[in-house]
Amino acid sequence: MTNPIYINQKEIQKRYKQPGKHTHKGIQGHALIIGGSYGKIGAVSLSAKACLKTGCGLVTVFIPKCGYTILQTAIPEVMVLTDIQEEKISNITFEIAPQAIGIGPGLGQKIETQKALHQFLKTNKTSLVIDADALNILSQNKEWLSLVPPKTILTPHPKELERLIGKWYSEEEKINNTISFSKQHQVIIVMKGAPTQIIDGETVYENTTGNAALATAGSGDVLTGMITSLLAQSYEPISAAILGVYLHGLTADIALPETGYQSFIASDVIANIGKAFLSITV
Ligand SMILES: NC(=O)C1=CN([C@@H]2O[C@H](COP(=O)(O)OP(=O)(O)OC[C@H]3O[C@@H](n4cnc5c(N)ncnc54)[C@H](O)[C@@H]3O)[C@@H](O)[C@H]2O)[C@@H](O)CC1
Ligand SMILES: Nc1ncnc2c1ncn2[C@@H]1O[C@H](COP(=O)(O)OP(=O)(O)O)[C@@H](O)[C@H]1O
Ligand SMILES: [Mg+2]
Repeated sequence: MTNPIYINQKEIQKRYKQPGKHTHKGIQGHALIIGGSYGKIGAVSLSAKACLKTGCGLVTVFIPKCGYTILQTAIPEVMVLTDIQEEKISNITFEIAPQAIGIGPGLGQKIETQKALHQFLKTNKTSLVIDADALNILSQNKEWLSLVPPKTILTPHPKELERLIGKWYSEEEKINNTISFSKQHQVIIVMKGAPTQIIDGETVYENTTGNAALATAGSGDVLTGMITSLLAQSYEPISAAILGVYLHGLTADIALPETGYQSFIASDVIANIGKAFLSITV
C-alpha cells in the first residue's frame, strides 16, 4: 500500500498563504453554499458561517424558501438566495459568479432535488466541493459523475463512501478502491474518519489533527464550508482540502481542554477557527 504523506505543521507551512495587506472583500473570494431542506437549514447555516470564518470575502447561500428568515437572522453577514419551493431545492439558478461552490449539506434527496442537482451539474463550470446528500444522489446516479469538473473535492463519511464505491473488507481494499475511483473520475476524495485521509489519484495524505470530540452533528457540514472557503480564496483544490482538514481537526485539539469530548459541538469548531489559524502562523 502507498505510504501516506502526513498532514502536519510542516506540510501546512508549505501551503498556507497569508492574506495580502491590501486585499479586500472583492478579491478575497466569493463562495456559494447550496443545500438545506425543511428541518435541515442548520446544516447550511453551519457551513456558511464556517466558510466566512475561514476567510472568504463574501458568502452566499442558495436554500429553500423556508430557510430565508433563519439564515438572515442567524448570520447577517451571509447573503441569501432562495429556491422557488418552500421546503426543498428544485431549481438551482443564480446570477452571481462565485469562485467556489459547496453543495450538499442538509440538501435531502427528494426527486425534484435530484433533478435540480443533475441540471446544475450539466451547466456548472465553477470549482466544487460535494458533500452529504449531493454525494448520496450521485451514488444513486453514478453516470452523473462524468459531469463533475476535474479536481472536484468529494467529502464522504464512511457510509457515504460505501454508497459511492461499494463495500470493502479491509483498510487496504478501501484505500485501493478509493484510489481507483479518484483516478477514474479525476476527483479528490476526503475520506472523513479518524484519521481523515485525502486521496488525490495515487497520492494518499493522512491528517494528524482532530479527536473524538468531532463525532458530533454538523461537524462535517462545517468542514465543507471551510474547504469551500479556501477554494474560493484561490487555493489549489488539493491545498484547500489539506488545509481545511488540518484546521478543522486543530479546532477540536485546541478546544478539548475546555470542552472535554462530550460538550464540544459543531459551533465550537467554528468558534475556534481563529485560534487554529493563529497557531499555524506562529
Ligand atoms: N443540523 C443539521 O441540519 C444537520 C444536518 N445534517 C444533514 O443530514 C443529512 C443526512 O446526513 P447523515 O450523515 O446524518 O446521514 P447518512 O444516512 O448519510 O449517514 C448516517 C449513517 O452513516 C453512518 N456513519 C456516519 N459516520 C460514520 C463513521 N465515521 N463511521 C461509520 N459509520 C458512519 C451512521 O452510523 C449512519 O448509519 C445530510 O444532508 C447532512 O448534511 C447532518 O449533518 C447533521 C446536522
Ligand atoms: N472519532 C473521531 N475522531 C476524529 N474525527 C472525527 C471523529 N468522528 C468524526 N470525526 C470528524 O467529524 C466529521 C464528521 O463529518 P460528518 O459525518 O459528515 O458529520 P455531519 O454530516 O453531521 O456534519 C468528519 O470531519 C470526521 O473526520
Ligand atoms: Mg456529513
